[in-house]
Amino acid sequence: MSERRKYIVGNWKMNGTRDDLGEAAAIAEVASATDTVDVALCPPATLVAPMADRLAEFSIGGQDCHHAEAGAYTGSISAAMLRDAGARLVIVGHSERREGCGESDAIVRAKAERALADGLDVILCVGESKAIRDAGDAERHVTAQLAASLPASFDSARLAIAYEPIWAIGTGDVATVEDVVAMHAALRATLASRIGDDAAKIRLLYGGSVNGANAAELLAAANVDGALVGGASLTAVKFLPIIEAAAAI
Ligand SMILES: O=C(CO)COP(=O)(O)O
Repeated sequence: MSERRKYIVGNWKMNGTRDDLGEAAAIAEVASATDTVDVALCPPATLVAPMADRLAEFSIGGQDCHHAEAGAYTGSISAAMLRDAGARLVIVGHSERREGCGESDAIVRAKAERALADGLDVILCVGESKAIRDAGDAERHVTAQLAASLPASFDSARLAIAYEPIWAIGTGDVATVEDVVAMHAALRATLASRIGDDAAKIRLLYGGSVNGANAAELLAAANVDGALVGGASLTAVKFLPIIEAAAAI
């Protein structure tokens, strides 16, 4: 049995207003009763403080932060601000930011380093496009992305990696268990080449169309230590079966 606790994280993306705090409360209640699984929610930045105020024991994260400590960056949010609002973690390098906002590996790495320095745990996302997978280049691409995005130094207990194939995000087209296992093994090997035995401590999450029906099979697979869930994390009814699947393993 792995020493890595399962980690189930919801990414609400650009969804949610204060009317949805009740959903978060219902999720947090089940999470607090599930002592074998770590659960977190990453709401939009506007909800971090109200959620953290209402759910003091629950783990809340940001979806992105700026790589600078502070300054003239209109519209951006710093890691320290997220922490001040009550966040304990932050997602960096999501493909919707790499692709949609032009974030390079170097920027993602700088964000991860800033977040760790300012007291936030980090979920670092990597993943390939459909064209790269179809070209047979997925493992090379994703492991290179990881190597170039990893912070220069880090505490392995404070970093998780999320493998999110872009073509599986929001499409219902979940990756096969075989493909996820192969990619996670490659990611683990990349981590080991950087940090040696400590690589075994880092949790590797899968993301991309995870739901209550497919979670159990994915979460039971080798090196799949959790899930980063988008659409199915927006309501307690959809998210709780994923937490329960993790708890049942
Ligand atoms: O991008 C994701 C989580 O960060 C996955 O989104 P979906 O679960 O909606 O496919």
